[in-house]
Amino acid sequence: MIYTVTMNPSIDCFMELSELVEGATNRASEQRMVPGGKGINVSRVLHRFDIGSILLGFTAGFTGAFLKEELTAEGLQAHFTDTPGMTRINMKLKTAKETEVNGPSPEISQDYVSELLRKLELADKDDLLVLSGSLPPSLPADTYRTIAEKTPLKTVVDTSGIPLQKALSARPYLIKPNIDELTALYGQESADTSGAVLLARKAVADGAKNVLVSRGAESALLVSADRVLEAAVPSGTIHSTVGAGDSMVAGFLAGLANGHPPEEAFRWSIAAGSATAFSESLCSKKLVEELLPSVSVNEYKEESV
Ligand SMILES: Nc1ncnc2c1ncn2[C@@H]1O[C@H](COP(=O)(O)OP(=O)(O)OP(=O)(O)O)[C@@H](O)[C@H]1O
Ligand SMILES: O=P(O)(O)OC[C@@]1(O)O[C@H](CO)[C@@H](O)[C@@H]1O
Repeated sequence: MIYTVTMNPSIDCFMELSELVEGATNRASEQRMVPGGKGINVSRVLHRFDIGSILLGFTAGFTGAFLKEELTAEGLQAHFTDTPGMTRINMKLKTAKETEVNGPSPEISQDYVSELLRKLELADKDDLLVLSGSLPPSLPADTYRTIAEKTPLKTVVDTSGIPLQKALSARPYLIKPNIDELTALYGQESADTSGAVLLARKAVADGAKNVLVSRGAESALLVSADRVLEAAVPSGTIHSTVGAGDSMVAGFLAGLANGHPPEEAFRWSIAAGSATAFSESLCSKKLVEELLPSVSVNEYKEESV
């Protein structure tokens, strides 16, 4: 079983408008509200691949109730813990560009993390744990590390900044930084492909078993102690990149769950990320399957590192 943890979920409110004028009343032509938060997106994509997961994390208020209702109606196992406050609303504004305004998290006390750990005691040692998204600011920055260390489960961590840096020492099976998150982790402004490989290798040296680096339309890398793989990303028309990174995590896990080796799971990951970027919402299995043949993975040339 796969457990996804979304400590700071959201309702994602997508609005389309011709332009966004600061300081004016802007009117949207389209509006759509969907469950959001990185772990939730991973579970929703896994479900499209017919892979079950248990969704953990914290929900609050009527927005939290909406989230649980929607996810349950979709056939997902939403086992969230209710907390005081209100699950946030994240605005996703689509003009010619994508602008996001993510709401603040409710205050979550340490007691709720203890309750989450109790729920994880029911997991089997062969289960997989996905810890995704921002941490509520009321929790310590090492919360993911603490959770990863307290469970015997293979762990995937998809977060950024200090929570990511701290999680490395818990030796996660996989981390999935985008290029900005990876460079920020090591205090750099930017990195080209060889720079990204160097930084991903540092993350491996610091504890990650596999580092899946997304670089938007440019390429993606899968770096582990013994090899570096590079994949070209399919080209297509972008509708919304919200959840593209989460779809990569889900695609990778779906590939593994279907018995494929990591290099093939990497292809699934790119196909799922791009399928989401080319869709209005999260990817369909059909589009992922259509894109798969166009994703090629190669060993990264060592001499150019
Ligand atoms: N312009 C693009 N063309 C094709 N695929 C894309 C494009 N942008 C993103 N993708 C797909 O989405 C994946 C994730 O993209 P990105 O590097 O932006 O990750 P991210 O920042 O984690 O995403 P998110 O927006 O979910 O936070 C890429 O590896 C690729 O498969
Ligand atoms: O604020 P966080 O936790 O970093 O990111 C939350 C979020 O932007 O990430 C998902 C896409 O990856 C969205 O569904 C959600 O709104």
